[in-house]
Amino acid sequence: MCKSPIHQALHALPKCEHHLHIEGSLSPSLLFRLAELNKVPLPNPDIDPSFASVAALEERYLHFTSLNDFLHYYFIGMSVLITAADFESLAYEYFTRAHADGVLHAEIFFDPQAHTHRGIAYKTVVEGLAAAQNRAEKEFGLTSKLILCFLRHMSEADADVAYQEAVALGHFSNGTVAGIGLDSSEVGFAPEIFREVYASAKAAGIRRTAHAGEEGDSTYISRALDICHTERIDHGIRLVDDEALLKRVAKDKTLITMCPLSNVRLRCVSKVADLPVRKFLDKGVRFSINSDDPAYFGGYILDNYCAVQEAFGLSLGEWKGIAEGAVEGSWCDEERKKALFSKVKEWAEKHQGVVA
Ligand code: HPA
Ligand SMILES: [Zn+2]
Repeated sequence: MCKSPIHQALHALPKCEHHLHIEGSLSPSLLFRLAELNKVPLPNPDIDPSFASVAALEERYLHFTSLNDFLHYYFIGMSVLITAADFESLAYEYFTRAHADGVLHAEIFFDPQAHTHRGIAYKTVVEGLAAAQNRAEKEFGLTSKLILCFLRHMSEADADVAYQEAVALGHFSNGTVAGIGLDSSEVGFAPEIFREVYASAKAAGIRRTAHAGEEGDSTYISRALDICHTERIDHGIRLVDDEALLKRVAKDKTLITMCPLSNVRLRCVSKVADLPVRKFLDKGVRFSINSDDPAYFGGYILDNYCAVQEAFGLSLGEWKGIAEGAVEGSWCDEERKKALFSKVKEWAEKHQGVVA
């Protein structure tokens, strides 16, 4: 992959990443290292042989059967993260890799409830992530935002505890956390369960997104938009099943944050070519391409861009449009957006003629 001129151009394309779970960037090797360092017991390999070695775990990650099958490993994996330094190392590793893949701006999810419920303070998590964000901006010029995700398999009251903690620390008002999201098991956990916390966030001018239409049907998308008033939809691939909703999302320029390799690994589609990339382009749906949980799904953001190119053979103009849509749908300020737009323009001028 990534040998042809278009693939080289994709490497250089200025990227914004909007759908990245920082806990999903924990590689099996770092997982085992931190488990040893922090003396966190992993499952007994006699019971689950995936935990016999780094290689065995990597192998297991090739065979997820569903979102829930993946989440089982995802929650075990993050149990090795204990100190602020662990969260800093994790996020700094991600930013370093993202920078190498051409990411200029990243908006990353974190799951506070998954940490506070095992005795790790919310403040510890955010302290580590913020330290990595500062380093990435200083060293790479990579700007970033945090999105606090609620676990939908837990109650609304529990989500509210996490939300109120961030509010009490002034994390939304001082910009430490830019917005809220909703992740974990989708089917059976409707967006409207969280309507009140989303309403509070809306009233306070806090940005809002939610996973919807990944494994769940298109009504998860309409309910996230109508009841939780989300400004974005994460995954959103089931939008193709409701033509009227698709038209509305296109008209409203709602950003869909697609994750191609994730959708294949979690068997939401059988191959990248089955994703609605061509349909979204033709119908004017704004979308970005992202890595979701790169350590679990076999690829970082550039791998996802290349997989889309392999499957759809997009033109330079189409990639420019995708990159501009990604900037437009970002939650950074206008000045940063202006700088990102001009980087995309420079990229298109430089690669004109190199590729169609
Ligand atoms: O793809 C995902 N879907 C839902 N929850 C998640 N948590 C991490 N990744 C995901
Ligand atoms: Zn996700």
